[in-house]
Amino acid sequence: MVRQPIPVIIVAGFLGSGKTSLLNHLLRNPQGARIGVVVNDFGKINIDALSVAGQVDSTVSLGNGCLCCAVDASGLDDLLARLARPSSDIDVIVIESSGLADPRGMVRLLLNSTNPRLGYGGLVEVVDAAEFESTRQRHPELDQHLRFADLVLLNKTDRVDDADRLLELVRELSDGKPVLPTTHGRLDPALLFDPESVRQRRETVRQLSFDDLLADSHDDCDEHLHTAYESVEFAADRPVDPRALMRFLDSRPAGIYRMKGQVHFGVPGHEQKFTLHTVGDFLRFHRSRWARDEPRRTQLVVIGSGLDGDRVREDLHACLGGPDESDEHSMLDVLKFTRS
Ligand SMILES: Nc1nc2c(ncn2[C@@H]2O[C@H](COP(=O)(O)OP(=O)(O)OP(=O)(O)O)[C@@H](O)[C@H]2O)c(=O)[nH]1
Repeated sequence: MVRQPIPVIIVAGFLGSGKTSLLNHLLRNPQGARIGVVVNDFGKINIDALSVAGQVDSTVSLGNGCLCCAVDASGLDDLLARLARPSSDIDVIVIESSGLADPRGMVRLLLNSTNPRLGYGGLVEVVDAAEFESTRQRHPELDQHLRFADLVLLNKTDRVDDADRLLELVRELSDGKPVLPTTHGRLDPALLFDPESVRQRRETVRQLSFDDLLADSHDDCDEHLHTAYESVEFAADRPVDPRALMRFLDSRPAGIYRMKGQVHFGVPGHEQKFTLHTVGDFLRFHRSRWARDEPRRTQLVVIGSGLDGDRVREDLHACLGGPDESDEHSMLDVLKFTRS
């Protein structure tokens, strides 16, 4: 089976906004995934029994199968390459970008990476609800950071009385990006990576591990988290018109954070399965063979916050019908975003 690239997620946000809290939350709730966390400074991460502080370019194995690395920016490229080696057996990598840095440099580094084992997993911007308005006045570039992000977390909502108003404001500034209210960075990990595919890949029968017990003992990943975002499913047997789908993907409805699934275009010469993966504006198809008995059909999951589910389904439905037969180049735009 072809291994999908390891998603690399960048967590950015102003000083003290809650980035480390989010990382600690993910490490406590890895959902069976081995997470590689890259930070500038170990001292910030709650490495349960270990007390390692301020090391650079070193790695610590955590009890739950996760790995934690401290690195300075210049070593990032090498470190990611090391983490992506099959022997490290990592499912997802999360990088905490330093509070003052412009995260676009890191995004560029990832998008330009030629390492086929690494994939772009999204830029998550953490915003401190209590400090947002005063920080914004001192650092107007914060507004821009919101627009670059793929997902915005309005964190520390427990510290404000007007969370709804702030949510509205941040949504407006974020230009259609999904914005989720959180406390202590408690985000459902399923929004960042796909626990189901990790599980399928890892094993079928497993004894209860320390990780399971730990996850059970924390109530911070329970069902109420799932109410914070929606997912819309779409399935169809008729082939999809590639140009129509690309138009949809070019101007995705507001609130979409991720899309994943398989697409059946059925265009002569391109009958293979196209697996779609989007995070924010990032878009990629992987082409592979259909299994012998696998039905040729399109199945997509669209995930986000503030989505209009009916509209998403209608828009996708409008993409069905196959391409115009006189259009020889109907797959051109899809192929630009395809890796075999
Ligand atoms: N009340 C409240 N406190 C929070 C919340 N999230 C984080 N904190 C606290 O805010 C402080 C800063 O949180 P961190 O997670 O360390 O923030 P950070 O963005 O990693 O900070 P830097 O790395 O210094 O930029 C800590 O004392 C957290 O416990 C929240 O949702 N509510």
